[in-house]
Amino acid sequence: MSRHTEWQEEQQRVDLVVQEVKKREDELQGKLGEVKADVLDIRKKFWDDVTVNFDTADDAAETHASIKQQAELMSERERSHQHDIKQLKSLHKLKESPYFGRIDFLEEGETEAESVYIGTSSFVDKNGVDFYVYDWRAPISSLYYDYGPGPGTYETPIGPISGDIEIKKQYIIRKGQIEHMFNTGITIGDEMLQEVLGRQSDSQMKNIVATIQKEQNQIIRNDRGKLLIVQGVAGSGKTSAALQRVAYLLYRFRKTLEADQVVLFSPNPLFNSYTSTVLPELGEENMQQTTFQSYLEYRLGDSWTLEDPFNQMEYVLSANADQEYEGKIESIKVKSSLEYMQLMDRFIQSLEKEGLMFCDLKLNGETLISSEQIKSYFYQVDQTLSIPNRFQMTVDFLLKEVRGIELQERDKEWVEQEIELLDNEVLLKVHHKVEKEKKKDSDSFYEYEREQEILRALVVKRRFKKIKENIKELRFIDVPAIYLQLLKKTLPVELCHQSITKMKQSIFPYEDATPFLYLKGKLEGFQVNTRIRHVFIDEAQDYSPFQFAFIKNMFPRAKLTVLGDKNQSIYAHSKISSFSALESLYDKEEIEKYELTQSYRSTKQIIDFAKRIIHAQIDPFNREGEKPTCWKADSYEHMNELLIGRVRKLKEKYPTVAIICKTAAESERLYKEMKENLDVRLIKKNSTGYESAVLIIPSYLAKGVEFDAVVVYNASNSSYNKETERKLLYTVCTRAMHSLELIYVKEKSGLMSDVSIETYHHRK
Ligand SMILES: Nc1ncnc2c1ncn2[C@@H]1O[C@H](COP(=O)(O)OP(=O)(O)OP(=O)(O)O)[C@@H](O)[C@H]1O
Repeated sequence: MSRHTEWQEEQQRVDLVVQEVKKREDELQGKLGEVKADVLDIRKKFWDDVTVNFDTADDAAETHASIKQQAELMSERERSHQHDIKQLKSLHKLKESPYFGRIDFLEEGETEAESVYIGTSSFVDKNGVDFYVYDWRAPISSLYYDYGPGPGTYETPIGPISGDIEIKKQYIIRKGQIEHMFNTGITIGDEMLQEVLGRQSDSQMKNIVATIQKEQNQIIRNDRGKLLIVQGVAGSGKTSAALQRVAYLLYRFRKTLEADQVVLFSPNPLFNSYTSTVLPELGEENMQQTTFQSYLEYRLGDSWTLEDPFNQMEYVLSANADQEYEGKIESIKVKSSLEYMQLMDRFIQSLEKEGLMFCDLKLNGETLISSEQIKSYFYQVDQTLSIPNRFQMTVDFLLKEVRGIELQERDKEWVEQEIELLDNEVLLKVHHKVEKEKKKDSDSFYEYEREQEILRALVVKRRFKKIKENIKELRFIDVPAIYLQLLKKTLPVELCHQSITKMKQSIFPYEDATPFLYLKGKLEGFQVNTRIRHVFIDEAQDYSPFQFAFIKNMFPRAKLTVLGDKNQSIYAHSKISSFSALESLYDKEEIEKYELTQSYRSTKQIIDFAKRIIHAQIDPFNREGEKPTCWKADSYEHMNELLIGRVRKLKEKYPTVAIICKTAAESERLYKEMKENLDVRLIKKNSTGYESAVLIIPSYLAKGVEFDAVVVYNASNSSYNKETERKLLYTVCTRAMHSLELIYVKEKSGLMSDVSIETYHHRK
């Protein structure tokens, strides 16, 4: 068949599908109007169709049933309305671009191949038999991602199906017109990828369903195991795989899994907004997305200020190697390890016999029950019971004691004074109550005394409410004091004095927050979340073993998907291999591991340069660009002049240019100096978005995101000189998609000494 005829035939099919989609859209639009009217009607007439009668218990039960039935009817209609809206949105998308791929598959035992067209959602004929389009997540669609023409097998719930792929094609369809069409092999078209990756960056991440690569597809569709670990080089599509995997799981388990049962821990708010459009674009609701820091803050509650990891990072990157600095780094490392968790476990075990600390229970500044009394009760409870169980028994004991004291308090003078201050409304209510009682039993009490009795009880009860709440919420346990005790007993003084000083000011050092919550959970019982079924951790190399173990504990029913790059670990505990520690928390057969070595983000030239900083094996995708450029300046002022010139040039070509500084302090300084000369935006730790512009951004906030052009500012030896900063330098260089430049004063960072001169241009 000539190319022209083939093209015509394919376009005819697109036209046919688009026509059918339009018809379906019209039908649905009509139905939507009816359902909406229905819902409004039910709302309006809700009470007309309900019989309300509370005269007898039977009547009340009937009324209740009738209201329930009406409410169910309404929510069923509303659900159906939401479903139709969702479907309509999918149809809108299909109308523009109904599919992106096709395979002709001859199943074993059949005589004729089926043409399977693959798009972002399924589109079936009215009888539900013939698929115009298959959802990219349907079992048969995996053939498209896993095989080139030739034999192929796909998994179905009833077992594997094998056959032969006769044709594999890709399309780029826009506004219902085929713009490109290629026959392709196993790699989903170099041509198509070239097209997609060559595009300019966007402040919102895009889905990759049309060009998912085989190794990424394995990650997306893997539903075995409890722990899935992906180690992938910079730009290898880890975040992309994670997001398409969420979409896949929501489709595959649509009867049992909802979007809010999936949590993604991401590195910062900027990243959250960068990735927030991918799932809606695929017709799915967003999962819950948070940062580990927000999660810790939520768990710690309002009485503490959590030092944020960015401040910690800022300190680590800016401080000089004095004694304080060494102590802090060592303390972070120690508290990150699983060994520390084991040490804590031993300490907690010792608390079964002695060492727990409690707070006095006080009222009006006076001690009602002293910490010593609580302690002696706790330690005389059966020691074979667990600590949380013994606390529950202590709660019962304390509540009983407090009730006794409450009775005695009623005769105290302060109660009388407080009665005087009560609102008239309260007094009146009590008065009416007593009147009512009097009617029933007229001789049995004096009215005034009865009123006083009730008021006294009321006032005391109000005062004791908080104490009882505190008891029930276990606030009589002095967990911060126990934690400080733990630090003092387990660490040398130089490793714990900074934490002790800060905690006394109600500030939680970041490295202490997880161990503290672990201790609290072990003592009081963990408030685990059993609703969550999937936890995703992106940029997982930044998590400590301790944090992993904590997350595993908090989400006991969840499967964990962990994605990271050991070469991008920039935090102080990074020497410890978090992934192997994480693996030690699971049985071998529960773990699935993948490695991605192909990088898609940056041009070949950028990867050839960046990989030499960390001496790693990375396979760049074959997309050509300019070699990176290293600019040498004679002075700080000269560097800034150079920067202005370079950024103006880059801006002519690229919508988004990022100037990446090492720290937030440097970014701020530079921003002040630049804003008169350049139209720049400063990205801070709380920034949640950016438009295409020139951005100034600190290194650690650029994690996970990408820009058309990157200028690494002050890549001088005076700035990036510690061995621990090698990975940071690599990370910032790999944020660039099309262009990378580095500017330094006098001497460039020694961390680049192994980067061969052939891989970059040197300019002054
Ligand atoms: N199969 C693919 N098809 C098209 N684009 C892809 C594919 N895989 C990755 N990309 C693109 O490559 C870039 C990097 O992807 P992503 O951010 O997911 O990588 P990453 O491994 O999380 O990177 P990093 O660790 O450096 O943050 C993105 O622009 C993404 O759209």
